[in-house]
Amino acid sequence: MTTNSPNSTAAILMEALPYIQKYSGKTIVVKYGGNAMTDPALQQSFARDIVLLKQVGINPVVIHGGGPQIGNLLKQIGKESHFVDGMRVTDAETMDVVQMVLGGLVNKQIVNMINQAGGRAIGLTGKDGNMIIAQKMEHPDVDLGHVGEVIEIDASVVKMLEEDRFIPVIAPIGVGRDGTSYNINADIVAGKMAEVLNAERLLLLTNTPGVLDKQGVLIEALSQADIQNLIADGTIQGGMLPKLACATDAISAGAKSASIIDGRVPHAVLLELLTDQGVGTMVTP
Ligand SMILES: Nc1ncnc2c1ncn2[C@@H]1O[C@H](COP(=O)(O)OP(=O)(O)O)[C@@H](O)[C@H]1O
Ligand SMILES: CC(=O)N[C@@H](CCC(=O)OP(=O)(O)O)C(=O)O
Repeated sequence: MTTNSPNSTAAILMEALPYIQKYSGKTIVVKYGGNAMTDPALQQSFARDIVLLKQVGINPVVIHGGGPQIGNLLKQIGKESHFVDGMRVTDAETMDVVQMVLGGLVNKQIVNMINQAGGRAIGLTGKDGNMIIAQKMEHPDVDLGHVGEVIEIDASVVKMLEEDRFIPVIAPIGVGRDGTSYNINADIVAGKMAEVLNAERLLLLTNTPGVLDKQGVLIEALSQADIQNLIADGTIQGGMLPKLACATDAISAGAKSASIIDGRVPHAVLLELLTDQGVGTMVTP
């Protein structure tokens, strides 16, 4: 990409000034999905975008996934992944792998990428500082094992870091009041974190252009009522379910919007946040 291309950082910045003023000092929660982080060049452009936001006075908080990366390691040890309603059924051995992959490998890869791009990232899981308190997620038909749902988030450590020029990078692992480890879908953690931090925007980066209709055409804007209909008629399934559940919850809790955006587009975060050009689906009340 040259500096003259329409999506270059310089070109985006020209259009960005009013948005920079609008979001200055505000928190933006960015969920970086495991499917969106497979290409090294895109990883670099993501890291640069996050650093640039921080440099212009906006506070990004990164919540990351890593579903495909967990699946790969499970496969290597001969375990099949099994999902129910977008949640990975998590037995004790799978929970260990989830902690290794999310809390270790993926978290530190993202921290390293952001730091290489000139930022100061700090990687945490929800266990650090008792940040994400969780309980077992019950399902009417299946025992989901260590799959957790969020009871409470104590975001004091995140606030402390963002006030001190750091970029928090959080793996979606929670802890029960009795010390049990929980595997929580990263979209759900991002939604709750956006609520607790009173974030100005919630961006969910994934590997589709956004929410697609039955013909595969991008739906640019979705209301709460549209979502219920699209779930009922089977248009929205699998990994898209927790994204829309979290978008809906964040909006019910007062967020103005939540956006599901195409992480395969270079500089997707800057384009969505700092230009008039949307790169996905915006969910509104
Ligand atoms: N209506 C829909 N529009 C777009 N994607 C959908 C839809 N319904 C289900 N999906 C699926 O949701 C996936 C995104 O969720 P997921 O795989 O969990 O991504 P991530 O790792 O980014 O969280 C898409 O790749 C697609 O297979
Ligand atoms: C309970 C549950 O499903 N947890 C997820 C956590 C990672 C995640 O959410 O990763 P993506 O955002 O890349 O899908 C999992 O085990 O895959």
